[in-house]
Amino acid sequence: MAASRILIADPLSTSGLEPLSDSQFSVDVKLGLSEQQLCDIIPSYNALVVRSETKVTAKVLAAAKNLKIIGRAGVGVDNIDVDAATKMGVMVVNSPDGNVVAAAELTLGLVLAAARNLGRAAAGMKERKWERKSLVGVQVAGKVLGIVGFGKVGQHVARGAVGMGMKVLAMDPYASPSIAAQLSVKLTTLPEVLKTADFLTLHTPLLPSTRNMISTKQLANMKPGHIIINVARGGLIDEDALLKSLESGHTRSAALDVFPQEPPFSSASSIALLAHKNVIATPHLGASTAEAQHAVAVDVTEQIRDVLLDQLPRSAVNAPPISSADLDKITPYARLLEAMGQLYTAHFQRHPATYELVFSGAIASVPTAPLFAALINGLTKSISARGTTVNVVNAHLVAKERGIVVQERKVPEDTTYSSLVTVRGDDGDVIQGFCSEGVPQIVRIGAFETSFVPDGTLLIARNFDRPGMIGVVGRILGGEGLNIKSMTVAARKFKGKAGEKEGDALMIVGLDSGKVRSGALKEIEATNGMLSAQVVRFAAPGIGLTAKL
Ligand SMILES: NC(=O)C1=CN([C@@H]2O[C@H](COP(=O)(O)OP(=O)(O)OC[C@H]3O[C@@H](n4cnc5c(N)ncnc54)[C@H](O)[C@@H]3O)[C@@H](O)[C@H]2O)C=CC1
Ligand SMILES: O=C(O)C(=O)COP(=O)(O)O
Repeated sequence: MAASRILIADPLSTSGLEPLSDSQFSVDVKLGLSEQQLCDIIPSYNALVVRSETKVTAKVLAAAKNLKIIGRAGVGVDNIDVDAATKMGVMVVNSPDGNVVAAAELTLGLVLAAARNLGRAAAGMKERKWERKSLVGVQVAGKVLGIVGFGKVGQHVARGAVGMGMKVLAMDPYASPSIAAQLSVKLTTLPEVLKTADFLTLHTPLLPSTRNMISTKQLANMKPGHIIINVARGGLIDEDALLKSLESGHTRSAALDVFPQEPPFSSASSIALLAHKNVIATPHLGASTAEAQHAVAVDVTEQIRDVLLDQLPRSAVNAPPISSADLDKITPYARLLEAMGQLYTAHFQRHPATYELVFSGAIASVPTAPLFAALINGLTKSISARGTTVNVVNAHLVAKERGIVVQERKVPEDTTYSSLVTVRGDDGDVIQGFCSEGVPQIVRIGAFETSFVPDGTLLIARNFDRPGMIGVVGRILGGEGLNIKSMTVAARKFKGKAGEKEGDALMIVGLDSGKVRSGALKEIEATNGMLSAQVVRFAAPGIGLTAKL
């Protein structure tokens, strides 16, 4: 099998590449690519690793025909068009924890640097200036630190600030009050934070709702002489408003690690801010420690390895989180659900308005999003355009586009089987199955109770229950040079229209290899007493992650 190709487009710690050292991966490092250069080379790659420099735009994604995963070796994914990736079924993973301490430590460093004019002091010393009088600073102990965005970085900053004797207020609509209480942090509103803070530090992601969240009005509502620190994202602060506030002396000083455009040297407002004597700036160094860079690189390369090997990653931005223990239980069921979807479409030859998907017994207690994705993949396999990927990332979008409505129900207390999955159309058509020792089994198709493994190539034929039918099918397949490796027959009796006793049977024929020609299938269908016949080929799917149709 050809090695999976991985492109590393931003500087990554080499020690963190170890998870991709296996010969089934081929890694290229190409830094500083323009959007067009990336578009030109991306079609041959299966995985892309970036930090904050490379912009993964919709144009890049449209060119990325073979891409399965983008790894962001860090936290913020605002440089990736995650919506476009989701539509294409490209998974986006990041490293939510790897650089938290590094970003918080830089923040605390900048709190002190801004309070004590360290930027100017250090630069002056290089020019042999002994400035003591003009560089008198302010103490941080006893002052109020306002934190906007009380997530992982914000919380770690709070720990350090409390340790330095600061009082900490935080604003975050999603923050946990118990964590805040444990850290001696008062959670409050943004107006209260602005009114009370001597130091304000931002730690939210850049979102439409947070862009320019600190502008003229917010600055005006702050205490005179306040200090602002931003180690999150440049776009959170309106740079022109901050410059005016610095020029008036209302803002005492600002410490900035991030800018709306990076590097900021072609942006007039950033250049003006950088030139202000009370601004101390660093070139987006929040995550730049040896420890953080090793951690984020390992975090994403491990996830890339897993996804390329058809496993779920641990921190996908656009897919549900699944623990590895659940993953072990889910994987065979994903194969089952994909097969049930394929069988449904092939055998019943119609799509109902609504499907009911019922998880009974033990399987009801694991996260079922990958199983839903596998079902949609199976249902749409024969009708999707080639090249469409259906996986856990985009299954809901694909289902919506195709008008497939699935109502999921979990019945953990049902123990007819230790686990049982039922797919039932609103027109009554039903397929049921379960997994035994990791092997999927189909136990019902329509009215037939059966038992077979959906694997390889299967002929599924329904016929009147008459002598000789198996022989006819065997003869036609034999004439095609096709070897039968398994056969299951389920029969039933029912009352015909005239009240007479009739019977039909479902024949599941496993074929060794080879393709059933459409001519041969037609001959089987045309056999007297045959009601329907279909051939279904089951790939060995993974967990609904990477299926290319
Ligand atoms: N300068 C650098 O090198 C680094 C920058 N960062 C940036 O720091 C930021 C925070 O990172 P983490 O703490 O790890 O993320 P996180 O996801 O743990 O925390 C972000 C917090 O912001 C909160 N939030 C979202 N919208 C908000 C709003 N409108 N008002 C108040 N709070 C809001 C969320 O509820 C969440 O608790 C991200 O933008 C990240 O990209 C992170 C690491 C390094
Ligand atoms: O992790 C983040 O969000 C960061 O901002 C770090 O960015 P970087 O990987 O250093 O370009």
